[in-house]
Amino acid sequence: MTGDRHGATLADMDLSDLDRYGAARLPALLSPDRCTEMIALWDRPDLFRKEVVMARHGYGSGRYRYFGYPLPEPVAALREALYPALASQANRWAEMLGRGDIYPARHADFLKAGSLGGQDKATPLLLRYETGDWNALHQDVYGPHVFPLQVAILLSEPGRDFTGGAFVLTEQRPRMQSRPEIVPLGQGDAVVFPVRDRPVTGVRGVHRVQMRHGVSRLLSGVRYTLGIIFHDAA
Ligand SMILES: O=C(O)CCC(=O)C(=O)O
Ligand SMILES: [Fe+2]
Repeated sequence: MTGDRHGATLADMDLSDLDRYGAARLPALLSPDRCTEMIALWDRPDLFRKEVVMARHGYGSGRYRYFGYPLPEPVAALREALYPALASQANRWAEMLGRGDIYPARHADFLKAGSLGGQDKATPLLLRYETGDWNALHQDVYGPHVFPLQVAILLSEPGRDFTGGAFVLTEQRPRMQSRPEIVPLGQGDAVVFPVRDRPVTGVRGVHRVQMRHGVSRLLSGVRYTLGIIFHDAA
């Protein structure tokens, strides 16, 4: 995987912004060549189990395609490589919230637990937006078995391939107005963010804040993203 950070260096990725702001950027996770390769997968219908036309469901505008199992090798390798550091972070959060659910060190073990409850469909996906498209603020929950963190990787080059189309998060603070957060991404950059919520330490101890993510309207061009979700769908 020449030109990619994943492998040994993923062990020391800096996730500290997750606790501070609710999202952490992983700069240059994929090389431009690897991004081009990933974008090319869009035209391989054999690789996907389902396409969603977002406007049909009120999800915004644009399309996405869920990969089916077996995942393409680079997608499987990336998900596998990202998981251990994210599981450590997820366990720290679970501990802060005083919860017993401890995420296993190996992703395969996490998936196995979900498949016992009927969640066994692949969730990694490619998203494609054209001028005017956008992604409504949402949470990627596909059943009771949820891994609390997910990753999105921008495959297109902002400025050259598209304009607009910012990755947006909102944090719904209890009994207060929501806080917006924009994560500026370059081609190959990834963002790690909560699927549903995150713990925040306040004056009266730790509480949970709800998070949603989406994408602002594309002003021009075409924008592709690779989404890595760690739980399977029912
Ligand atoms: O296109 C994006 O940046 C967001 C994609 C998304 O919603 C996801 O990966 O779950
Ligand atoms: Fe999403």
